[in-house]
Amino acid sequence: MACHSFQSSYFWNQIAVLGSEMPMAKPSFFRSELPPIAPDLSSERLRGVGFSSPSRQRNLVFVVNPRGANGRTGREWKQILPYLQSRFAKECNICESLTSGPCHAIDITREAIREGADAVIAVGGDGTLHEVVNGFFWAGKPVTSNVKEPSHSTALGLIPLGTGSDFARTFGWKNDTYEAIERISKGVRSKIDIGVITGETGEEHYFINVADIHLSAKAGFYASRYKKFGKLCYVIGALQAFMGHHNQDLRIKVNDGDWEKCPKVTALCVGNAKYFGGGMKITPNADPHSGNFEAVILQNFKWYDFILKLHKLYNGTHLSVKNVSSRRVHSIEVEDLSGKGGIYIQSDGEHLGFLPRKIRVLPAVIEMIC
Ligand SMILES: Nc1ncnc2c1ncn2[C@@H]1O[C@H](COP(=O)(O)OP(=O)(O)OP(=O)(O)O)[C@@H](O)[C@H]1O
Repeated sequence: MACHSFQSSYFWNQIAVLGSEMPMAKPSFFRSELPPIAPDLSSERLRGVGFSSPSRQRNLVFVVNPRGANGRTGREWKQILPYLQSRFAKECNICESLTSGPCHAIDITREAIREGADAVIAVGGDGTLHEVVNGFFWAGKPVTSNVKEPSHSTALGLIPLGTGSDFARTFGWKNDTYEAIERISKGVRSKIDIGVITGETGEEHYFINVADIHLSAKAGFYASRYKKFGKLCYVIGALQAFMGHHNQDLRIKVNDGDWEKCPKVTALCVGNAKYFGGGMKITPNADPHSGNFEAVILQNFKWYDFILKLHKLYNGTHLSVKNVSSRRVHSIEVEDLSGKGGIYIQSDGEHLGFLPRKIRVLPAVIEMIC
């Protein structure tokens, strides 16, 4: 590790270095006294956090959204920081970087990967995780380290501390910081799939959880205004979204096959993982290790259908409901046949300003600390 490069870069001057008395004067970032915790090699898909040498300490960068969960993330982070410092002091060099606003986490992540971080850990909700995931890519390619050997790869980690924290639910993780710190300490890596959305002009946008179109995306857009009400924001957002809503005729092309007409679409949801909207199990068969998405299409729903079937959306039994279909896809293209526009799209709960031309899976492209 070329420590001077950490210290001279814009990035490393922006972040706080933990567990170091004179961080800017000396490469104490990566001081090691104990060997790292042994990796778990119990599964072919899994391997321990990548140490190039058994004596080298891991460099962990925590990207914290202090405004997540209406400010609770920042407060909890301050409380766990002393524990985190003592828990990792001997085996890891830990850095924290607080985001200053939307999209900052993307830049922090890119810079951390380029500077050779072993793991970038999102601390916050799905929005923060989404930005960190987007920071793993640049100009259509995975970001790589400028200072490490080509085989080096930076792992993605998560301390879920958001309002919905929906991605974490697929793995059975709760908003439990101590549990998350133990997971990161064990450092078991698992390759996971990522979704990529291509817009009309060829721009690419990545997601890790669920990308969805029309009513659910509009609901998410409104929900973001009501985060102070906690998970209830998603129900309020959905009810508000039904005002002025029209089911829309779309056409879709699945797995590069033929175009199919999809009349009166209420929502089209493409799941890399299972949950969105604060715990709705919208794509119950999705698995981020499968190399495929689950695409669930809701058609011709009225507002009262949503109320009557809400419990089924939460427990994932909605696939047997009339006008709900599900299929396994590795790519899906969507076109609005109405030509009226006004169709919302979100990815990982973040509003996206364009209708995607294509959504496709990138299999096993990121190693996640699971
Ligand atoms: N310093 C900041 N000030 C204001 N907004 C920020 C800041 N840092 C990040 N953000 C934005 O906050 C948004 C929401 O963050 P996050 O997802 O962590 O929390 P949440 O919305 O409460 O959780 P969830 O998405 O799981 O419901 C993100 O879209 C991100 O762009």
